[in-house]
Amino acid sequence: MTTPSGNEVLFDRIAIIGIGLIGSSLARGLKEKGLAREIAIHDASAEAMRDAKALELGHHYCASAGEAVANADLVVLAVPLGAYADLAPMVAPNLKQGAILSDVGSVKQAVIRDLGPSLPEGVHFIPGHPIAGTEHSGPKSGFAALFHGRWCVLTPTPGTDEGAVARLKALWTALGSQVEIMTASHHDQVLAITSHLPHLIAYTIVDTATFLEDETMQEVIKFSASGFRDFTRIAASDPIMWRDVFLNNREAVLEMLGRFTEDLTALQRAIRWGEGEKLQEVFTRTRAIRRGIIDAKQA
Ligand SMILES: NC(=O)c1ccc[n+]([C@@H]2O[C@H](COP(=O)([O-])OP(=O)(O)OC[C@H]3O[C@@H](n4cnc5c(N)ncnc54)[C@H](O)[C@@H]3O)[C@@H](O)[C@H]2O)c1
Ligand SMILES: O=C(O)C(=O)C[C@]1(C(=O)O)C=C[C@@H](O)C=C1
Repeated sequence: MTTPSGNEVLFDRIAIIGIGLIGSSLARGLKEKGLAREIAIHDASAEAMRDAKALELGHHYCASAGEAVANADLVVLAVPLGAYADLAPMVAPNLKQGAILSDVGSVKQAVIRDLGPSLPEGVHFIPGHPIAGTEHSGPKSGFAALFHGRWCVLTPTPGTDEGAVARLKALWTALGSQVEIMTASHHDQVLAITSHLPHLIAYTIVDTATFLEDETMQEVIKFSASGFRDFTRIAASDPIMWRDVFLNNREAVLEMLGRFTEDLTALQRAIRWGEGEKLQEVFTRTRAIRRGIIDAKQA
Protein backbone atom coordinates (compact mmCIF):
# COMPACT_ATOMS: atom_id res chain seq x y z
CA MET A 1 0.00 0.00 0.00
CA THR A 2 1.29 3.52 -0.79
CA THR A 3 0.77 6.58 1.40
CA PRO A 4 -0.24 10.14 0.37
CA SER A 5 3.51 10.97 0.26
CA GLY A 6 3.92 8.29 -2.43
CA ASN A 7 5.90 5.95 -0.16
CA GLU A 8 5.05 2.38 0.65
CA VAL A 9 3.98 1.39 4.17
CA LEU A 10 6.94 -0.87 5.03
CA PHE A 11 5.95 -2.07 8.52
CA ASP A 12 2.63 -2.32 10.37
CA ARG A 13 3.98 -1.55 13.83
CA ILE A 14 7.39 -0.12 14.66
CA ALA A 15 8.48 0.15 18.30
CA ILE A 16 11.11 2.73 19.22
CA ILE A 17 12.76 2.28 22.61
CA GLY A 18 14.49 5.55 23.58
CA ILE A 19 13.00 8.68 22.05
CA GLY A 20 16.03 11.01 22.20
CA LEU A 21 17.86 12.66 19.31
CA ILE A 22 18.07 9.53 17.12
CA GLY A 23 14.83 7.81 18.19
CA SER A 24 12.80 10.99 17.68
CA SER A 25 14.47 11.71 14.31
CA LEU A 26 13.52 8.19 13.26
CA ALA A 27 9.93 8.68 14.48
CA ARG A 28 9.68 11.99 12.61
CA GLY A 29 11.06 10.45 9.41
CA LEU A 30 8.68 7.48 9.64
CA LYS A 31 5.69 9.77 10.16
CA GLU A 32 6.69 12.23 7.47
CA LYS A 33 7.04 9.43 4.91
CA GLY A 34 4.21 7.25 6.26
CA LEU A 35 6.49 4.21 6.46
CA ALA A 36 4.69 2.58 9.43
CA ARG A 37 1.00 2.22 10.22
CA GLU A 38 1.66 2.53 13.97
CA ILE A 39 4.60 3.77 16.02
CA ALA A 40 4.87 2.63 19.64
CA ILE A 41 7.24 4.54 21.91
CA HIS A 42 8.82 3.78 25.25
CA ASP A 43 11.45 5.82 27.09
CA ALA A 44 12.64 5.38 30.68
CA SER A 45 12.49 9.14 31.25
CA ALA A 46 9.09 10.61 32.17
CA GLU A 47 10.16 13.95 30.71
CA ALA A 48 11.12 12.37 27.36
CA MET A 49 7.75 10.57 27.26
CA ARG A 50 5.92 13.84 28.00
CA ASP A 51 7.84 15.63 25.23
CA ALA A 52 7.28 12.79 22.76
CA LYS A 53 3.52 12.95 23.39
CA ALA A 54 3.43 16.73 23.11
CA LEU A 55 5.34 16.52 19.82
CA GLU A 56 3.02 13.72 18.59
CA LEU A 57 5.96 11.53 17.62
CA GLY A 58 4.02 8.25 17.81
CA HIS A 59 0.64 6.57 18.16
CA HIS A 60 1.17 4.57 21.37
CA TYR A 61 3.11 5.76 24.44
CA CYS A 62 3.97 2.68 26.48
CA ALA A 63 4.84 2.41 30.15
CA SER A 64 7.29 -0.45 29.55
CA ALA A 65 9.62 -1.68 26.81
CA GLY A 66 7.80 -5.04 26.89
CA GLU A 67 4.47 -3.38 26.13
CA ALA A 68 5.95 -1.33 23.27
CA VAL A 69 7.63 -4.25 21.49
CA ALA A 70 4.68 -6.68 21.80
CA ASN A 71 3.20 -7.13 18.33
CA ALA A 72 5.82 -4.92 16.66
CA ASP A 73 7.16 -6.00 13.25
CA LEU A 74 10.26 -3.89 13.76
CA VAL A 75 11.84 -2.87 17.07
CA VAL A 76 14.57 -0.22 17.12
CA LEU A 77 16.59 0.39 20.26
CA ALA A 78 17.79 4.00 20.39
CA VAL A 79 19.22 4.13 23.92
CA PRO A 80 22.81 4.59 25.19
CA LEU A 81 24.90 1.41 24.77
CA GLY A 82 25.10 0.93 28.55
CA ALA A 83 21.31 0.36 28.71
CA TYR A 84 21.18 -2.64 26.33
CA ALA A 85 21.99 -5.35 28.87
CA ASP A 86 19.22 -4.13 31.23
CA LEU A 87 16.72 -3.87 28.38
CA ALA A 88 17.39 -7.34 26.93
CA PRO A 89 15.28 -9.31 29.48
CA MET A 90 12.37 -6.89 29.03
CA VAL A 91 12.49 -6.86 25.23
CA ALA A 92 13.48 -10.41 24.22
CA PRO A 93 10.56 -12.42 25.70
CA ASN A 94 7.98 -10.03 24.25
CA LEU A 95 9.18 -10.05 20.63
CA LYS A 96 6.78 -11.63 18.18
CA GLN A 97 7.85 -14.42 15.79
CA GLY A 98 9.24 -12.97 12.57
CA ALA A 99 9.92 -9.54 14.10
CA ILE A 100 13.09 -7.65 13.23
CA LEU A 101 15.13 -6.35 16.17
CA SER A 102 17.53 -3.55 15.28
CA ASP A 103 19.23 -0.61 16.95
CA VAL A 104 21.16 2.60 16.19
CA GLY A 105 24.07 2.24 18.63
CA SER A 106 27.47 3.69 17.72
CA VAL A 107 29.31 0.41 18.49
CA LYS A 108 28.21 -2.93 17.05
CA GLN A 109 30.12 -5.90 18.55
CA ALA A 110 28.97 -4.97 22.07
CA VAL A 111 25.35 -4.93 20.91
CA ILE A 112 25.64 -8.47 19.57
CA ARG A 113 27.28 -9.48 22.87
CA ASP A 114 24.57 -7.87 25.02
CA LEU A 115 21.44 -8.77 23.05
CA GLY A 116 22.30 -11.85 20.98
CA PRO A 117 22.21 -14.56 23.70
CA SER A 118 18.73 -13.70 25.01
CA LEU A 119 16.92 -13.56 21.65
CA PRO A 120 14.32 -16.24 20.87
CA GLU A 121 14.40 -18.32 17.65
CA GLY A 122 12.42 -16.78 14.82
CA VAL A 123 13.45 -13.17 15.53
CA HIS A 124 15.67 -11.45 12.94
CA PHE A 125 18.45 -9.58 14.72
CA ILE A 126 20.00 -6.89 12.50
CA PRO A 127 22.15 -4.32 14.35
CA GLY A 128 22.36 -0.93 12.65
CA HIS A 129 24.07 2.44 12.90
CA PRO A 130 23.04 5.62 11.10
CA ILE A 131 26.24 7.66 10.71
CA ALA A 132 24.39 10.87 11.40
CA GLY A 133 24.01 12.93 14.52
CA THR A 134 24.53 16.20 16.31
CA GLU A 135 25.83 17.30 19.71
CA HIS A 136 22.23 17.65 20.99
CA SER A 137 20.11 15.13 22.90
CA GLY A 138 16.48 14.46 23.68
CA PRO A 139 13.20 14.31 21.73
CA LYS A 140 13.05 18.04 21.05
CA SER A 141 16.38 18.02 19.19
CA GLY A 142 15.46 15.43 16.53
CA PHE A 143 14.55 16.18 12.91
CA ALA A 144 13.42 14.02 10.00
CA ALA A 145 16.13 15.20 7.60
CA LEU A 146 18.92 13.99 9.93
CA PHE A 147 19.40 10.84 7.85
CA HIS A 148 19.23 12.44 4.42
CA GLY A 149 22.33 11.80 2.34
CA ARG A 150 24.05 9.95 5.20
CA TRP A 151 25.30 6.38 5.51
CA CYS A 152 23.52 3.75 7.56
CA VAL A 153 25.59 0.65 8.35
CA LEU A 154 23.89 -2.70 9.01
CA THR A 155 25.87 -5.52 10.63
CA PRO A 156 23.81 -8.74 10.39
CA THR A 157 25.53 -11.88 11.67
CA PRO A 158 26.11 -14.74 9.17
CA GLY A 159 22.93 -16.68 8.39
CA THR A 160 20.55 -13.75 8.97
CA ASP A 161 17.47 -13.93 6.75
CA GLU A 162 18.18 -11.93 3.59
CA GLY A 163 14.56 -10.88 3.20
CA ALA A 164 14.61 -9.26 6.65
CA VAL A 165 17.86 -7.43 5.83
CA ALA A 166 16.30 -6.19 2.57
CA ARG A 167 13.23 -4.87 4.47
CA LEU A 168 15.37 -2.94 6.93
CA LYS A 169 17.55 -1.63 4.11
CA ALA A 170 14.41 -0.41 2.31
CA LEU A 171 13.39 1.50 5.45
CA TRP A 172 16.69 3.36 5.80
CA THR A 173 16.76 4.04 2.08
CA ALA A 174 13.25 5.54 2.28
CA LEU A 175 14.53 7.76 5.13
CA GLY A 176 17.14 9.15 2.72
CA SER A 177 20.21 7.12 3.72
CA GLN A 178 22.61 4.98 1.74
CA VAL A 179 22.97 1.55 3.31
CA GLU A 180 26.22 -0.39 3.62
CA ILE A 181 26.48 -3.90 5.06
CA MET A 182 29.62 -5.00 6.92
CA THR A 183 30.73 -7.11 9.87
CA ALA A 184 30.37 -5.67 13.36
CA SER A 185 34.13 -5.89 14.00
CA HIS A 186 34.97 -4.01 10.78
CA HIS A 187 32.39 -1.35 11.70
CA ASP A 188 33.94 -0.89 15.15
CA GLN A 189 37.46 -0.50 13.70
CA VAL A 190 36.40 2.04 11.09
CA LEU A 191 34.26 4.09 13.48
CA ALA A 192 37.04 4.07 16.10
CA ILE A 193 39.14 6.28 13.82
CA THR A 194 36.43 8.25 11.97
CA SER A 195 34.15 9.06 14.91
CA HIS A 196 35.30 7.85 18.32
CA LEU A 197 38.89 9.15 18.28
CA PRO A 198 37.86 12.61 16.97
CA HIS A 199 35.41 12.89 19.87
CA LEU A 200 38.09 11.85 22.37
CA ILE A 201 40.47 14.46 20.94
CA ALA A 202 37.80 17.17 21.08
CA TYR A 203 36.94 16.32 24.70
CA THR A 204 40.64 16.49 25.57
CA ILE A 205 41.41 19.82 23.87
CA VAL A 206 38.43 21.55 25.44
CA ASP A 207 39.24 20.08 28.85
CA THR A 208 42.90 21.09 28.57
CA ALA A 209 41.89 24.66 27.70
CA THR A 210 39.52 24.71 30.69
CA PHE A 211 42.40 24.18 33.08
CA LEU A 212 44.47 27.08 31.77
CA GLU A 213 45.00 30.13 33.96
CA ASP A 214 41.91 32.34 34.33
CA GLU A 215 43.30 35.14 32.21
CA THR A 216 44.26 32.82 29.35
CA MET A 217 40.84 31.19 29.61
CA GLN A 218 39.16 34.52 28.89
CA GLU A 219 41.31 34.79 25.75
CA VAL A 220 40.35 31.25 24.74
CA ILE A 221 36.67 32.16 24.85
CA LYS A 222 37.24 35.53 23.15
CA PHE A 223 39.22 34.16 20.22
CA SER A 224 37.43 30.83 19.76
CA ALA A 225 36.03 31.88 16.40
CA SER A 226 37.04 28.97 14.22
CA GLY A 227 39.20 25.89 14.97
CA PHE A 228 38.59 25.71 18.71
CA ARG A 229 34.87 26.43 18.30
CA ASP A 230 34.52 23.35 16.05
CA PHE A 231 36.07 21.26 18.81
CA THR A 232 33.70 22.73 21.44
CA ARG A 233 30.70 21.66 19.34
CA ILE A 234 31.90 18.06 19.28
CA ALA A 235 32.91 18.23 22.97
CA ALA A 236 29.35 19.28 23.86
CA SER A 237 28.08 15.83 22.80
CA ASP A 238 26.15 13.73 25.30
CA PRO A 239 28.40 12.57 28.19
CA ILE A 240 26.49 9.32 28.87
CA MET A 241 26.36 8.29 25.22
CA TRP A 242 30.10 8.88 24.79
CA ARG A 243 31.08 7.26 28.09
CA ASP A 244 29.32 4.15 26.81
CA VAL A 245 30.91 4.35 23.33
CA PHE A 246 34.42 4.32 24.83
CA LEU A 247 33.64 1.58 27.35
CA ASN A 248 32.11 -0.59 24.62
CA ASN A 249 34.70 -0.12 21.85
CA ARG A 250 37.69 -0.23 24.15
CA GLU A 251 39.99 -2.43 22.04
CA ALA A 252 39.59 -0.64 18.69
CA VAL A 253 39.79 2.83 20.29
CA LEU A 254 42.95 1.94 22.24
CA GLU A 255 44.52 0.53 19.05
CA MET A 256 43.77 3.74 17.09
CA LEU A 257 44.80 5.91 20.03
CA GLY A 258 48.17 4.12 20.11
CA ARG A 259 48.79 4.87 16.42
CA PHE A 260 47.58 8.44 16.86
CA THR A 261 49.91 9.01 19.81
CA GLU A 262 52.89 7.75 17.79
CA ASP A 263 52.04 10.08 14.90
CA LEU A 264 51.55 13.00 17.28
CA THR A 265 54.93 12.30 18.87
CA ALA A 266 56.52 12.31 15.39
CA LEU A 267 55.03 15.76 14.75
CA GLN A 268 56.18 16.91 18.19
CA ARG A 269 59.74 15.88 17.26
CA ALA A 270 59.49 17.63 13.88
CA ILE A 271 58.49 20.86 15.62
CA ARG A 272 61.24 20.52 18.24
CA TRP A 273 63.96 19.91 15.61
CA GLY A 274 62.64 22.48 13.15
CA GLU A 275 61.87 19.88 10.47
CA GLY A 276 59.68 22.11 8.29
CA GLU A 277 59.70 19.72 5.36
CA LYS A 278 58.30 16.92 7.48
CA LEU A 279 55.50 19.15 8.78
CA GLN A 280 54.67 20.42 5.29
CA GLU A 281 54.63 16.89 3.89
CA VAL A 282 52.06 15.72 6.48
CA PHE A 283 49.87 18.83 6.13
CA THR A 284 49.89 18.54 2.33
CA ARG A 285 48.77 14.91 2.56
CA THR A 286 45.91 15.72 4.95
CA ARG A 287 44.75 18.68 2.87
CA ALA A 288 44.36 16.30 -0.10
CA ILE A 289 42.24 13.97 2.06
CA ARG A 290 39.87 16.80 3.02
CA ARG A 291 39.54 17.86 -0.61
CA GLY A 292 38.87 14.23 -1.57
CA ILE A 293 35.99 14.06 0.94
CA ILE A 294 34.44 17.28 -0.41
CA ASP A 295 34.83 16.11 -4.05
CA ALA A 296 33.24 12.74 -3.21
CA LYS A 297 30.24 14.56 -1.63
CA GLN A 298 29.77 16.76 -4.68
CA ALA A 299 30.11 13.89 -7.16
N1 LIG B 1 23.90 11.44 19.04
C1 LIG B 1 24.46 11.02 17.93
O1 LIG B 1 25.13 11.79 17.24
C2 LIG B 1 24.29 9.59 17.52
C3 LIG B 1 24.44 9.25 16.18
C4 LIG B 1 24.25 7.91 15.78
C5 LIG B 1 23.95 6.94 16.73
N2 LIG B 1 23.83 7.30 18.06
C6 LIG B 1 23.49 6.24 19.02
O2 LIG B 1 22.10 6.34 19.26
C7 LIG B 1 21.77 5.95 20.59
C8 LIG B 1 20.92 7.04 21.22
O3 LIG B 1 21.62 8.25 21.20
P1 LIG B 1 20.88 9.67 21.22
O4 LIG B 1 21.85 10.67 20.74
O5 LIG B 1 19.54 9.56 20.60
O6 LIG B 1 20.73 9.84 22.80
P2 LIG B 1 19.66 10.71 23.64
O7 LIG B 1 20.28 10.93 24.97
O8 LIG B 1 19.18 11.87 22.86
O9 LIG B 1 18.44 9.68 23.79
C9 LIG B 1 18.54 8.45 24.48
C10 LIG B 1 17.21 8.18 25.15
O10 LIG B 1 17.26 6.86 25.71
C11 LIG B 1 16.52 6.89 26.93
N3 LIG B 1 16.93 5.74 27.75
C12 LIG B 1 18.08 5.55 28.44
N4 LIG B 1 18.07 4.35 29.06
C13 LIG B 1 16.88 3.77 28.74
C14 LIG B 1 16.27 2.53 29.07
N5 LIG B 1 16.89 1.62 29.85
N6 LIG B 1 15.02 2.27 28.60
C15 LIG B 1 14.38 3.18 27.81
N7 LIG B 1 14.90 4.37 27.49
C16 LIG B 1 16.14 4.66 27.93
C17 LIG B 1 16.88 8.24 27.54
O11 LIG B 1 15.92 8.62 28.52
C18 LIG B 1 16.88 9.14 26.30
O12 LIG B 1 15.62 9.74 26.09
C19 LIG B 1 23.11 5.70 21.30
O13 LIG B 1 23.33 4.31 21.39
C20 LIG B 1 24.14 6.35 20.38
O14 LIG B 1 25.37 5.67 20.44
C21 LIG B 1 23.96 8.59 18.46
O1 LIG C 1 28.04 15.44 13.73
C1 LIG C 1 28.11 15.05 14.87
O2 LIG C 1 27.79 15.72 15.83
C2 LIG C 1 28.56 13.67 15.13
O3 LIG C 1 29.45 13.53 15.88
C3 LIG C 1 27.87 12.54 14.52
C4 LIG C 1 28.52 11.18 14.66
C5 LIG C 1 29.92 11.22 14.02
O4 LIG C 1 30.91 11.03 14.69
O5 LIG C 1 29.95 11.41 12.80
C6 LIG C 1 28.62 10.81 16.09
C7 LIG C 1 28.35 9.57 16.55
C8 LIG C 1 27.61 8.62 15.77
O6 LIG C 1 27.60 7.35 16.17
C9 LIG C 1 27.42 8.97 14.41
C10 LIG C 1 27.68 10.21 13.96
